[in-house]
Amino acid sequence: MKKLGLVGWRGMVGSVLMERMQQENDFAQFDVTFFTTSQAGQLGPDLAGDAKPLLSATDVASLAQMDIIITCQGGDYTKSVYPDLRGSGWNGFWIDAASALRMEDDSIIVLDPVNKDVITQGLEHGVKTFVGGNCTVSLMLLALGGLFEQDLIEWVSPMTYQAASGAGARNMKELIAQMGAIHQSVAELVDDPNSAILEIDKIVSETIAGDDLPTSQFGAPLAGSLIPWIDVPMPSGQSKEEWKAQVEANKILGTSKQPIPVDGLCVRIGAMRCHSQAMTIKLREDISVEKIEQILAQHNEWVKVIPNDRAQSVQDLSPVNVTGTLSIPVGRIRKLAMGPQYISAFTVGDQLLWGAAEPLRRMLRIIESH
Ligand SMILES: NC(=O)C1=CN([C@@H]2O[C@H](COP(=O)(O)OP(=O)(O)OC[C@H]3O[C@@H](n4cnc5c(N)ncnc54)[C@H](OP(=O)(O)O)[C@@H]3O)[C@@H](O)[C@H]2O)C=CC1
Ligand SMILES: N[C@@H](CC(=O)OP(=O)(O)O)C(=O)O
Repeated sequence: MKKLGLVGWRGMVGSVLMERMQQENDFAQFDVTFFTTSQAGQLGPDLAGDAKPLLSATDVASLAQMDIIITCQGGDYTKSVYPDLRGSGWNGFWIDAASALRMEDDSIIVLDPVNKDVITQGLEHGVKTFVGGNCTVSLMLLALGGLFEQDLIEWVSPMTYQAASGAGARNMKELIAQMGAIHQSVAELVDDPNSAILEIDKIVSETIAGDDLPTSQFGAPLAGSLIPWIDVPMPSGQSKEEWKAQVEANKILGTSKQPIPVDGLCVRIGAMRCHSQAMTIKLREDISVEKIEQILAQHNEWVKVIPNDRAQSVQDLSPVNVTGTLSIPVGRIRKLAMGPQYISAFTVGDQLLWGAAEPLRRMLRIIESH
């Protein structure tokens, strides 16, 4: 049985990973040790009546005992520990949720329904570092996997609607607090059937713009509003989140030498944990919508093509119905006025499941069975 070390297991991404590993009985396949950056010596999770003390996640000697380490602790942790661990001669498998090592030459970005061949070749060539992709990138590739696989996409412009969870647990709480503050400011007027909507709107606008609205995490109001910038600026004028789309998608697809352009704007909205994306796609040839839907539906078992119908779109392409599931609905597929090779598509995905934890969990199983 391989020795597996888990770091970052009690954070938001880590907790979703733990939940999925329990559902899929993954823990039974490994000899598991839990690490922590802040609670060394305290008892770890009790998986089967065998809770053991947590080891320090910064102790390279303890980490080096593991065959596989999976971390959801974040990029700063990776940057502080990984070089020393590899420097010590450790040649185990490192599986990481953070972006720090994604674009390194000796790492592979994992999304096995899309790049199982790249992963398998990597394992055969001795690659030992596997990193989960950016959430929007992974969710887009699962939705459009069929078209990418058949090299039918000339370029794609994803315009995103990203949930609060992508910014972290504290941000999710801040969004809820903002919603609460807004409601509180007009609760009585909302309940009064005779109240004037413009009066309500005025108070709500003042509350959203006011100094008392909690904004310490996002730095701006999100409830009743949106934030058209995610992550730091890049010299290209893109935000870093936007920059990741093309470089990561092409690395996953193995097309970095002749990259497919993937570029659009990333926007934070007041959803909880599902990212949505509206995509404009230029196809390499004129293909019927029916054929496109067929190609998409056949690619993987999680993608679900939703007909371009009002009621079904409202029902199935909604974060409300996707949250907490591995389903990747894609719909609103139609030809655009720009010409027969231009189509639209809209997709939704849980950014903590397929967007973060699930590719890592599956990578663990691939290593175990290799
Ligand atoms: N959020 C996201 O959508 C995505 C995040 N990622 C990556 O994963 C990393 C971790 O993200 P995320 O899970 O959101 O981070 P969290 O802030 O939820 O957790 C990170 C760590 O904080 C420590 N911690 C301190 N106090 C608490 C507490 N009260 N409850 C739980 N944990 C606590 C834990 O470490 P310890 O036990 O050692 O104290 C935990 O592992 C990110 O930095 C990013 O690199 C990747 C894809 C998506
Ligand atoms: N940046 C993403 C979440 C995330 O953690 O992305 P990455 O894994 O690329 O750092 C968001 O805000 O929605």
